[in-house]
Amino acid sequence: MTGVSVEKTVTLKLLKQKMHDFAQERDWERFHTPRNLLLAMVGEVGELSEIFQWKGEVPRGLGDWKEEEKVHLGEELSDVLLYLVRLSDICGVDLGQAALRKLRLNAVKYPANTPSEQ
Ligand SMILES: Nc1ccn([C@H]2C[C@H](O)[C@@H](COP(=O)(O)OP(=O)(O)OP(=O)(O)O)O2)c(=O)n1
Repeated sequence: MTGVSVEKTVTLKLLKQKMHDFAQERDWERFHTPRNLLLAMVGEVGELSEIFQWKGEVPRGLGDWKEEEKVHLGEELSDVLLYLVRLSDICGVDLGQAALRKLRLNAVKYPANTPSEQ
């Protein structure tokens, strides 16, 4: 079921299953091709960027944002995540394992005891 029920624990596996079900229930699997999903995700990244556009730097935690602005931000972040999860699934990539592997590679490339270049 892909409805609005509140899940106690949210995992990549759960999101993957819900996106699969969402597409299947609407016969939209034929639209969920790798290229279409990539373009849809980039479009959502654009919508996410619009939220921050022209604001200048914003404080961590967004303390001075209205609640509705934070809700909107959550929606656009979710759209990006959901398309990313679906794209990974359609491409046969285990996103969770790939991300853990990348974190390990990052740690080797940027050891914690060396000064950051940032
Ligand atoms: N073919 C589609 C269309 C939508 N979605 C899902 C994934 C996204 O989470 C959300 C995107 O829906 P919209 O394209 O309606 O985009 P927005 O929700 O951002 O609406 P709008 O662009 O009007 O702000 O719906 C999907 O899986 N497959």
